[in-house]
Amino acid sequence: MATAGALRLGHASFFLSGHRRRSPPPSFPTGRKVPAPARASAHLHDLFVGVGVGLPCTVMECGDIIYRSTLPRPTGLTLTAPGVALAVAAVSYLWATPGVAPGFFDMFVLAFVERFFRPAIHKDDIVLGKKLGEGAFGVVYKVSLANPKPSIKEGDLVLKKATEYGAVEIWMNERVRRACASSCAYFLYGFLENKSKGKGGDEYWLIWRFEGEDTLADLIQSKEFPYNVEAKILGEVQDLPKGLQRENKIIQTIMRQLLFALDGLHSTGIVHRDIKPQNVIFSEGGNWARTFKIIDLGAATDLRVGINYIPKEFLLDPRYAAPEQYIMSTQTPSAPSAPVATALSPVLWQLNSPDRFDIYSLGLIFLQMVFPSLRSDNSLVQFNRQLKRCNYDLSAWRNLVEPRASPDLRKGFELLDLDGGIGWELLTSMVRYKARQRTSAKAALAHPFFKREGLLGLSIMQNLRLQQYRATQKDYSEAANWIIKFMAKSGTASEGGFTEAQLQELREIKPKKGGSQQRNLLASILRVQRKLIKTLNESMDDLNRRRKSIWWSRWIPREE
Ligand SMILES: Nc1ncnc2c1ncn2[C@@H]1O[C@H](COP(=O)(O)OP(=O)(O)OP(=O)(O)O)[C@@H](O)[C@H]1O
Repeated sequence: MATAGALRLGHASFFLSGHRRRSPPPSFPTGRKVPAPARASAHLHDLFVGVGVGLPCTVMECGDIIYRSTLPRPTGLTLTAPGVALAVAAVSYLWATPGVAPGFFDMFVLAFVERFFRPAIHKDDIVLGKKLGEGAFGVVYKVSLANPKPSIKEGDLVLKKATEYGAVEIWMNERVRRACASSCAYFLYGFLENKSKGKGGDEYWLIWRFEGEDTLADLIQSKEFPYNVEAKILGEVQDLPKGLQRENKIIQTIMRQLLFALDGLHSTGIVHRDIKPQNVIFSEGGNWARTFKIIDLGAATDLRVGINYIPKEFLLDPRYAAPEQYIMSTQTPSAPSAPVATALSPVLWQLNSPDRFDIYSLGLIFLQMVFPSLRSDNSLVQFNRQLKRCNYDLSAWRNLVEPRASPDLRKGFELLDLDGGIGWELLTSMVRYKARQRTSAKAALAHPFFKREGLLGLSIMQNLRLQQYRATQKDYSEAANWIIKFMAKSGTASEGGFTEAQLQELREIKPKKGGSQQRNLLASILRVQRKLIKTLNESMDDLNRRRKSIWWSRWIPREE
């Protein structure tokens, strides 16, 4: 007992020692000299209290504890306005897309736990069926399990034997399954099959649930499109005569499903980079899951940790690729190491808007759904050339082709012009030259194109939402450029401001003594901005110089 008590006292003394000088024993008030006999008795007292610990109280400073009731009460956590602001800013940063905090949780908790519980599939479990496709980097088969496993829902499966990028694809699929399973085909398992020497390199085996027979590419090539999709996605054939309204509703539903799937991927920091009708599959699975899903994550990049940042750029499908080709600025050419990429990911995401690459591709799919004459490869390639000549301005393209449009093309424009042209507005906000000016998947989902109630045009609320949408879609970097240009243009002796040459000088030099306040302020801002970008780029380059291993592929199970 004595020991426990003394230990407790000892522990408390550690915390309270900060108050020692301010709070002497009450019998010896502050300022008064303590007489020698009293000091001796105090020592004796300390020694008595210290019994059981082995050290006298002169060492333990037990006096503090004994008289702790006289100390000011600890106030605990004190809330201050700057403290709260800092905490809010930190939390917002950690949760901003692509999500540093959820990323840590996913990687160190969810992924870890999942590894123990996911049902393993072995090579011998698989019975090969018909070949579904063969790309440059793998072969895809419909397969089944030799012995059904209770943990795996019955039904056909899909197996991809991937030679290259298989590891990346396993990583992406596992991330997607944990973060937004409904966006993509359901991934079951992936492993590395170590082939014996002489039989070629390693092969990654990836297994998904078989979602269905039809890709969007198959469906839009049919003359019946979009009616061939109607019953699949709406559950029944609409009670409407064939025509624009009915087609519009079907296309709206497909677009909503695809935007929803993309929003899921983007919210977790994954950019697909190969969105095209061939990589969209209609999932027949169950009544609740009859929806379009995304497949083929081999070219995807995980910007939370910087995986697959550049490798497949050269493989992007030119028919659907956005004009920027690179999803990240070429000033940040390759991904930093995982911890740095994770820490910087919200900044890089905001600076580069990498998700808008997929939005452009989806915009082209939207175009193909609306204009039957753009559904063939050749016509799409030709459209891309025309659009490039129009500086990627869809309105300019429309002005170019509309006067001599075929009935097919005219019908497409009519469909987009329904309800005050909200379809056209959504399309033009997706297909734009500058990534930053394109809408995000989330913003597009809130577009009134998807919220029509009946066919009587927009309600007041929908109109308000449209105004709000337009306001949020403005590219405010343009405003900043405008101010700088304005300052440059107004730089005459009579009007003040800066000339272009002066601005250039400000970008390069430091604020100087005797310079005008306006000049020095701007020079400082530009300097901070320069420093920030330089530090960011340098830290990345520095980390990249060290050879990066594909650390994350270590967790992929091996089948010898
Ligand atoms: N989960 C799935 N359910 C049903 N079919 C699928 C599934 N995954 C893939 N497929 C079919 O397999 C085909 C090839 O798949 P995928 O695009 O992933 O392979 P790939 O080797 O990357 O092909 P490519 O290089 O041509 O893009 C798809 O077009 C689709 O028909």
